[in-house]
Amino acid sequence: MKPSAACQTMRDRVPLVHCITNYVAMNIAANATLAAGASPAMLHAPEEVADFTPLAGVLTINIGTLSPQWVTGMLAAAAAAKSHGVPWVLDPVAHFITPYRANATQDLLAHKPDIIRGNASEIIALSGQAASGKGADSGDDVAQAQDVAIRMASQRNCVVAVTGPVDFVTDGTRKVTVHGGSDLMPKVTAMGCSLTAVIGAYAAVAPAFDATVAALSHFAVAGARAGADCPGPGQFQVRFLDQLHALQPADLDAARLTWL
Ligand SMILES: Nc1ncnc2c1ncn2[C@@H]1O[C@H](COP(=O)(O)OP(=O)(O)OP(=O)(O)O)[C@@H](O)[C@H]1O
Ligand SMILES: Cc1ncsc1CCO
Ligand SMILES: [Mg+2]
Repeated sequence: MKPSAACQTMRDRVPLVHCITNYVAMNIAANATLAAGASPAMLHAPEEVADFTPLAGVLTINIGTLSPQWVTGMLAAAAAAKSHGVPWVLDPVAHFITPYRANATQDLLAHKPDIIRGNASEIIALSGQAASGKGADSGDDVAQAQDVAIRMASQRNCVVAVTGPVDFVTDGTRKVTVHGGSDLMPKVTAMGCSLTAVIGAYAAVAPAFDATVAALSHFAVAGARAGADCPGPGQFQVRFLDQLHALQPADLDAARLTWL
């Protein structure tokens, strides 16, 4: 499915996206998901997630600000997604910086996410290799993570997206880079977390690989437009939301994709 068709379908259906994300991103990612064209719901209580996830079109889990209650909720939601055929997306924010995060990530991976999205350091570290990320920020190049991503996608039978100045998406067989965006994007917090929620919005209506490429294209085109003549991160955040919303489905095909 072409990115434009995925976008049209997503906007026609306005899928319900169950997001479990971090305190930093909760508002930002909800607004990005709404602007892109879907309907986010941010809930994480262990007491209710298993009842809610099956009602959603997709589940996204981001481990940015963990605590035991949240981990319990995440695991219950991932299990519910799996048993009800709801696709789910994992964003393993800085999973390698403490043993607590690393263990939570391994427990989540056991529930077999359909899509894993991270920056280069996060994807490299998932394979057990040393990564030079600083907290939530990447210290590695996307190109260095490509081989790891391809192997991971094959072994885990999922789609892996590595994001940065140029993004890379693979399902182990297909490989594509997505160009675009703005160098102001890493200067605004939770852009990656927001992207994970928007990948979810697309994955509710399209196959995982096509959905991921479409969501990355949506961010690449909206980011480039928002970044043009933009004075700084503050204006960028507002302009980016407007561009996520203003962009028309056919505009997504303007993202430069390079098939490898
Ligand atoms: N230098 C850059 N130029 C263009 N686009 C960029 C650049 N850096 C990041 N992006 C874009 O920003 C978005 C978020 O990707 P990034 O890899 O920065 O996520 P992240 O590190 O997980 O972010 P966070 O954890 O802060 O939410 C993606 O759409 C990516 O393409
Ligand atoms: C800054 C930050 N710290 C934990 S989560 C988060 C949002 C970006 O990943
Ligand atoms: Mg991140």
